[in-house]
Amino acid sequence: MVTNSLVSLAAAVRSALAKPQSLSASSAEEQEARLDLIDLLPELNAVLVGDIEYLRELAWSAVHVLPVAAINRWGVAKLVPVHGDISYEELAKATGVSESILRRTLRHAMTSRLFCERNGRVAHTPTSKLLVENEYLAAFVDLHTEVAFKSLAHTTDALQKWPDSTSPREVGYSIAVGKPGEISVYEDLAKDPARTVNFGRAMQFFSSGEGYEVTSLVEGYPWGKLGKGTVVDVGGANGFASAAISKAFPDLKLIVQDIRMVGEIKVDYPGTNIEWMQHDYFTPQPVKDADVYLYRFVFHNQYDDKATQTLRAAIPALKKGARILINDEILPEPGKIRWRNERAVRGLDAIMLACMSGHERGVSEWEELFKQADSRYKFLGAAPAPNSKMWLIEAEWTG
Ligand SMILES: C[S@@+](CC[C@H](N)C(=O)[O-])C[C@H]1O[C@@H](n2cnc3c(N)ncnc32)[C@H](O)[C@@H]1O
Repeated sequence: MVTNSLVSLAAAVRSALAKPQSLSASSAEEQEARLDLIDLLPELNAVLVGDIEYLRELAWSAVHVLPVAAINRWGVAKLVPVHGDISYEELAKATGVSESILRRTLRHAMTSRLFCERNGRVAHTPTSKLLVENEYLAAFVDLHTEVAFKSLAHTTDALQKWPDSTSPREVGYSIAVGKPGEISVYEDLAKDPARTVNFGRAMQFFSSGEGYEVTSLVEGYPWGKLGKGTVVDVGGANGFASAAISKAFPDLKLIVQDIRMVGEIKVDYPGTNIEWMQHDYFTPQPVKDADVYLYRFVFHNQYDDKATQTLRAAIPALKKGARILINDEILPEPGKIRWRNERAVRGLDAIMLACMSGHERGVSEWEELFKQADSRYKFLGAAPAPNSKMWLIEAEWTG
């Protein structure tokens, strides 16, 4: 009986995959089924391989990031013709990597749908081609392999060396780059304008992912009520969130602030009303009397001592009734949301720990943060943005 169900299950999956377009969801019911399947398949895999094999695979799963990191570091994607192929020998010459290492690395990558071999030559797959066609995705891969992957590998060492540290320098990243305790990720990235630009693009890419779209921020907050008001986008990177708000609400004035406001990070968004300003959010906020101070994906970079410092630095600028609006994720209670979503937010929480001593927060922790910062902040609440994994967390300055 079990054998029969396995045989028919395998046949059903094979036949569905033979027509991949039939797997895209069109109705709400299909979308639910799609999300159910995304959660069920890893569970099914675990059951099929058994507990021992499951744990073995889990323990060594990071090994499959290595070829991705190498491809990124060696710039392989752009060297492989988009419509054609290239020999290992030519690719080795172009990258400066030995042919044998290159072949081993790429054949490993091929098991993850990156590149394929045609008559012994290397060609793109639809997945690897994305690294050439989408510079925002390429920037995301660069950030995650050159910053997060390295930091994660050194995090248990960092936690042993600096238990309970809240410093963004005392993390896996500083050990990974050979400057233990001496440099934070942002300090390191700021040294190189190209990495600064890349970081902005990586953030923009992250916010194009399912459930992270900036449209939920645009549609989920009553921006229209602010009329010709002013919104300060603190830690706004390359301003993509402000650009989306400004396009939808052209009467608003948006001011994008970031510590790394080197020339290159500024992007020209035609038809928007955006000003740019270099500002360190730990120092007093220079833009006084704005209506909303927006912090998107900023506070999860910080431990609570730094987060309260940031909230206090805003105070000199706040008029009575001004709002602090946070657009971030919320850490759920275990098992209360879809497995894939919980895994994503807990993964992000781990990246914050590894790279910056930051963390994701639950609703009560957000409320507590405002309380700790200043009793004149009135916590207005936290609510999920529409059709999103992101939340809107708001407080009012009561003066
Ligand atoms: C995780 S990114 C979020 C970017 C953007 N708000 C988004 O939604 O993707 C955090 C941003 O804070 C900026 N940042 C870091 N330290 C800062 C500081 N001390 N003052 C101002 N901005 C800072 C970084 O440069 C980065 O652009």
